[in-house]
Amino acid sequence: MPPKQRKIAIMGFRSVGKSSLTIQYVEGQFVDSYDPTIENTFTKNIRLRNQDYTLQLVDTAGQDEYSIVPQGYVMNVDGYVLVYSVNSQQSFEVVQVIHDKLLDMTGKAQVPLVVVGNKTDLRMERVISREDGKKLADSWKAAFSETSAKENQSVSDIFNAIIMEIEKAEGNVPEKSGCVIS
Ligand SMILES: Nc1nc2c(ncn2[C@@H]2O[C@H](COP(=O)(O)OP(=O)(O)OP(=O)(O)O)[C@@H](O)[C@H]2O)c(=O)[nH]1
Repeated sequence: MPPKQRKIAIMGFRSVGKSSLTIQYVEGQFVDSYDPTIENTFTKNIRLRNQDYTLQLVDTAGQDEYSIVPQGYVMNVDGYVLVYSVNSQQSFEVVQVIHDKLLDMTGKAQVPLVVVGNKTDLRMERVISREDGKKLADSWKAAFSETSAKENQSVSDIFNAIIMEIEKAEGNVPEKSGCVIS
């Protein structure tokens, strides 16, 4: 079977680790310096459940409550990774704003989505509990994962999960088989 092409947008507030997660996944390294992203696209080929995929990962510029979601992130994007940082209440709120905008713009009740709480290694600085993140994802029927790009914790899980969420949305996976990471 030929590879399935999947375009995935990684979105969230500034500095939550969107680039770090993407680079950790694609290149297997963590860069400690902070360089704000305008937009970068990465490609990765993977095989999951006997199917080859070519992933196009769009690492987007950091958004805030007032940013306009570009139309290009709605057209031709198959699934979304919405990232917040477990040490930032504002980033958790921004994920909710982006989610609402995506539904508005797509006109859909649900889009393939993984909610990600990054920077779990910052244990002392945590302000968003795992339960709160999971509850939010559940309310959207989305997959959920907590990650650390720095420690390479659960990073590939998010990309496996979004692929399965997209398959589910296309009716290729029985609802019950469950793609939520817990
Ligand atoms: N401790 C810790 N720091 C992280 C983690 N992920 C990213 N960072 C740091 O957080 C800062 C921002 O990371 P980026 O990956 O550039 O964040 P971004 O969301 O792409 O930022 P924008 O492009 O501005 O939207 C950098 O200094 C990273 O090194 C993590 O899992 N743990």
